[in-house]
Amino acid sequence: MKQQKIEEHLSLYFIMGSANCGNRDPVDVLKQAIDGGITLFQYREKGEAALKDREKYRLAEKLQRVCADAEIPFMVNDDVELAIELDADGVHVGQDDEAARFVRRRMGNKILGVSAHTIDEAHQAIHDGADYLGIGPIFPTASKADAKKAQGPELIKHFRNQEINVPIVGIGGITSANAQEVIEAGADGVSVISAIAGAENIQKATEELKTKLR
Ligand SMILES: Nc1nc(C(F)(F)F)ncc1COP(=O)(O)OP(=O)(O)O
Ligand SMILES: [Mg+2]
Repeated sequence: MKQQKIEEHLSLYFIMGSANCGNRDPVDVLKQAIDGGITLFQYREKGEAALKDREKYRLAEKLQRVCADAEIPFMVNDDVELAIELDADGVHVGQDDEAARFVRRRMGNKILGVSAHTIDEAHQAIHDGADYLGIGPIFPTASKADAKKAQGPELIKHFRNQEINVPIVGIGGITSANAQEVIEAGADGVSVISAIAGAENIQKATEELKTKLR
């Protein structure tokens, strides 16, 4: 059942784009994160130096192939056209992106993730066919310039107390030091960018995060 699989895949959700890799090749960063045990990947190409058009497509294709070889679902952030062109496993959209109900129509039965900051946004996303919700920022983050104020793990507890029972992944400033709190608050998994992409030893950092999630 897709719903069940998604819950499984959400446990350690790595999100990355070229801007998060410093002078390292994003393909190598992804391979090391996969070797470290990530369960889901999202290609998120953001920032003033973000790749565009052919360059973006070519990197996305390479990252998709790395995920396919490792049987890790490949998600695309924001760019529904790219996701469809690549036949990606799914797409993640936020409140300022294309409306989830249209994305669901265009993506068919692919995985659809939606960011939600309020209970109303969560209900709307579920109504629009979201398979999982990205809830955050839980802790302060340096990976998203326009992030809202960090709400702490209490935000996830609040969603669960309000009977939001779909798969939830926490996002925002999550590291191996605080990941357990996010799971204890009721999230099915954690998503990270710099805790993995910014680590000295990517595979080790990923393995360490993974052990904290057991
Ligand atoms: N990219 C994301 N992925 C997740 C996931 F659930 F996958 F962890 N949750 C939240 C976001 C944030 O999405 P959005 O609000 O559109 O901002 P941006 O497009 O800058 O990422
Ligand atoms: Mg977005």
